[in-house]
Amino acid sequence: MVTRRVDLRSDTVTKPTETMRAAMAAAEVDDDVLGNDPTAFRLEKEMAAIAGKEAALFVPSGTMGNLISVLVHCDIRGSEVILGDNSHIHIYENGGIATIGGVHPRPVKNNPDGTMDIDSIVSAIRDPKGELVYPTTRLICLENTHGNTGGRVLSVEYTDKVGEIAKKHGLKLHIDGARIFNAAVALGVPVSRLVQAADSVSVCLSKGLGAPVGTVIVGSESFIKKARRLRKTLGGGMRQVGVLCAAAFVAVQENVGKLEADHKNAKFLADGLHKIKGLFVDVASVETNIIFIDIEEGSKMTAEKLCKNLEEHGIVVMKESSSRIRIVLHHQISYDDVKFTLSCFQNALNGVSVENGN
Ligand SMILES: Cc1ncc(COP(=O)(O)O)c(C=O)c1O
Ligand SMILES: C[C@@H](O)[C@H](N)C(=O)O
Repeated sequence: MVTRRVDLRSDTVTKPTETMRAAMAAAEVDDDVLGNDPTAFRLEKEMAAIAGKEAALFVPSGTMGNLISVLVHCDIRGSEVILGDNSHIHIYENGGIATIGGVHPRPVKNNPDGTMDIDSIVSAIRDPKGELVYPTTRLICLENTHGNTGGRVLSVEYTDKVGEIAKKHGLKLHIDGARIFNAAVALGVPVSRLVQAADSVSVCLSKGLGAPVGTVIVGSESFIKKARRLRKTLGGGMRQVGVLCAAAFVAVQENVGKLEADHKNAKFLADGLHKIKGLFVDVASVETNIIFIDIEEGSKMTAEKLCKNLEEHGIVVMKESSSRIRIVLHHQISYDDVKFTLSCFQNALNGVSVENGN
């Protein structure tokens, strides 16, 4: 019988802390559509300052944050956005930029480190001479950290370089910064420096920072004004949203400092898993809180079966493919949980059940 549960599916699974719940209960609120909910205003002001941008806007999800940002930048019919072929916007957001926004995606190959080759980005920019037949490139999107390559960190230098290209070609730069705080902590730089070249950033507070709900878009005053209107169009205008913003504010205050521990736990766990016969982990590529674990070729074990066996031991992970599983660390996973997880893996891999194993 499972007596302990360690949820490693994602950093989106965290539960609000007691401090967050208390802040939610005590939140000063008002109608954020008719005016400004005071707590939303306070959070937006704080996030704009952290990101070094003029303004900010609270939205319900990272998906809506990216969708609004792309649609504001690409508000003319026939617009095209250059983005990673392995990016969240391209893979996990139901093609919203096209189906809702009519924006044409121009995918460029993501490298294993989450970047796109600079030359490939430049080659993907449409030649204005071909405007009769081509879509018009208006935006470049980066993702930092990059989820589908294992939480890889894009450097300040790379981001600045892409920003220079965008500026040179009259384009805008958006960063899907769902885990931008993880990237900043891993690099040891302020978020404001890391996103300096970006015209907009979508920052999830509901991932590693542990807020129950919410993302904040940051950018110029004029960008945020357009984003606010589009948020209403998409049904994202919320009334007494301060209840949610209060928890998000606590998350920013209390949990940024815990991200480094998540990264250390990830590294320790990755190293331990790599030592287990039958598993492969590219430990060097574990830069933040995400680990991909590959089942060695020829093994009779499948990712599906391993996930099931692990769950019988109380360890919950996400299947990435038939031979790959994903683990994501967050502030509610302790070092002791990590050691417990490691202790369960060998038995789960060997198919030893909890009853027999204990
Ligand atoms: C890189 C990245 N961007 C955007 C999102 C979307 O955030 P949400 O789930 O809040 O829509 C996620 C995950 O959920 C993500 O991992
Ligand atoms: C799967 C994806 O949508 C989610 N952002 C996660 O990383 O868990």
